[in-house]
Amino acid sequence: ARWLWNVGSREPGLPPGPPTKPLIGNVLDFPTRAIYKRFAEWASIYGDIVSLKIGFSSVIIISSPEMVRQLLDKRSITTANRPPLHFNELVTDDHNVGFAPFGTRYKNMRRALLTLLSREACIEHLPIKQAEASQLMYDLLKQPEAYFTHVERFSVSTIFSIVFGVRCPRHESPLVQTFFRLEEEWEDRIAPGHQPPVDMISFLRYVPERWAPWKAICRDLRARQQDLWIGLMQSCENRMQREAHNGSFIEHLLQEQEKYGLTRKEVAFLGSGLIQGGSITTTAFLRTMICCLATHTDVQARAHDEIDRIIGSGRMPTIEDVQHLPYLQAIIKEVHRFCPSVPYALPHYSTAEETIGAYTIPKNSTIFMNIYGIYHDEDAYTQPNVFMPERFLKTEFGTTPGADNTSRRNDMHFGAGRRICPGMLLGNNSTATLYLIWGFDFKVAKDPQTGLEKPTDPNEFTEGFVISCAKFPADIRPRSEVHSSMIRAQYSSSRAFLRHFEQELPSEDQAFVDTW
Ligand code: HEM
Repeated sequence: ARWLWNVGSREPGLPPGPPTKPLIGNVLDFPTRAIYKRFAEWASIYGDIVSLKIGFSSVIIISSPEMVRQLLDKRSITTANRPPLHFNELVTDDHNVGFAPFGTRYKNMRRALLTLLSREACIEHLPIKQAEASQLMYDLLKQPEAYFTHVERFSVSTIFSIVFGVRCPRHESPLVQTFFRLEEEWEDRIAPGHQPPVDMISFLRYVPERWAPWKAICRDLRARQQDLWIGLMQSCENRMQREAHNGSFIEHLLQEQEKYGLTRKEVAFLGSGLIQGGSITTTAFLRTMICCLATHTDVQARAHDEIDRIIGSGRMPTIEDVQHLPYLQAIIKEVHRFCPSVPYALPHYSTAEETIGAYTIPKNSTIFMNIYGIYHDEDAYTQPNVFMPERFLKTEFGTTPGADNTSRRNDMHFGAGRRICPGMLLGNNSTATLYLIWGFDFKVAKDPQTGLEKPTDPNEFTEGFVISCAKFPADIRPRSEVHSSMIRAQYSSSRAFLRHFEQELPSEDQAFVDTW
């Protein structure tokens, strides 16, 4: 009875945290919505390292750059694992790189990723980003009210072109729709609180299928995921056979498969990991940026001023312009700080006991990096809930003068340690940001009855692993007739390049590009 009573309570040496209950520990405290906000609240009460007990296991939440350095960077070998995720095993045979255990398969996949996402490789893919951003501008010109889906199409199409060499010219493209359907079902399996807690109550994995409906759901999802990713890989193989390469990651991987020690299935699923990692995050960034610009017209006016001085309206911007636009760079940093797209990263998992100051972090602890909390710490940032790019012009990290910046980085939104986002360079959104601000005025739409802007709060964020500012009624217009005609001309001149990625386009998408 005494042993049972102690299950769920905090062992000596664990960092502080909310009071526990016998047996269940902090299970009931763990939020299922706006998790990052609760993490930030706990950090303000208990400090920059907090622990929770979930039954037998410990969860550690770290909320300062120094803790991130200590636990995820300096001890990166023992904190590079991911928590056990039975559904990753059931659906992908642990082939999803973002959730894969830190073993040989993962290490081979990661090695391939780092080569494919190197600085040089990312420069090679700039023309795809530019051409897709040209369509994004053109889409916004033609159908500004659908901005929310246009940015999503842009992000998905860019990454599909880079990874599998196939593009998606419209949001209704069968590929976009299939991908999002599968993503939704996958998130339903893995989001906290959505699935039966198989990883906490391990005997559940042995329950026969007739009493475990999730097993049939996972089997079906697994078959459809394989169809999609292996089918896309086969398109690359067919292209290679026809000698019609278009430079995609997967073509490269298939050629170098042996060097990386990857099976065909691993190659296909590596592609899926890149699409998942690279599409939703970019969409979230752009949606947040548009909302912040529309609700902060002073920021937008200053950005337009800078762009007009350096670029003007006589030519299209180029990526080389970015280095001469410090305010634009500050906007990009502030968007990441204001609403980090992956607010608590992906959980890490410790494979050995570690000591941090007076605290002991047990082996097999789940570790969350509280990115949102770090970026919204009132001791470091003046008015952290206000969108204020100027802060990055005043100090390197945008922090209040005198704040402790010893271990701070401007790229904490990409995570830390050995699992840090491998797409950091590719996920640099300066091309699309520059094009959009150069070409458009973003405003909140007015209510035709009252003539006043419809209520929009940039601090209202969407829910999920990946977050952004919520959808708002936008009024998006080209900045002038000159800008409009340049956008049209730019889209029409990028069509020849985009065709390289339209070799397998279904007929309905082909009809769209012919008439759009
Ligand atoms: C705004 C852009 C992006 C943000 C904010 C972002 C953020 C993150 C974060 C926070 C993680 C978890 C890191 C950790 O566990 O410590 C992550 C992982 C990952 N990201 Fe990104 N990401 C972005 C773009 C991309 C792009 C463009 C790609 C692919 C081309 C990508 C691929 C991945 C992959 C594969 C992982 C899993 C890494 C692993 O477990 O080893 N991400 N990302």
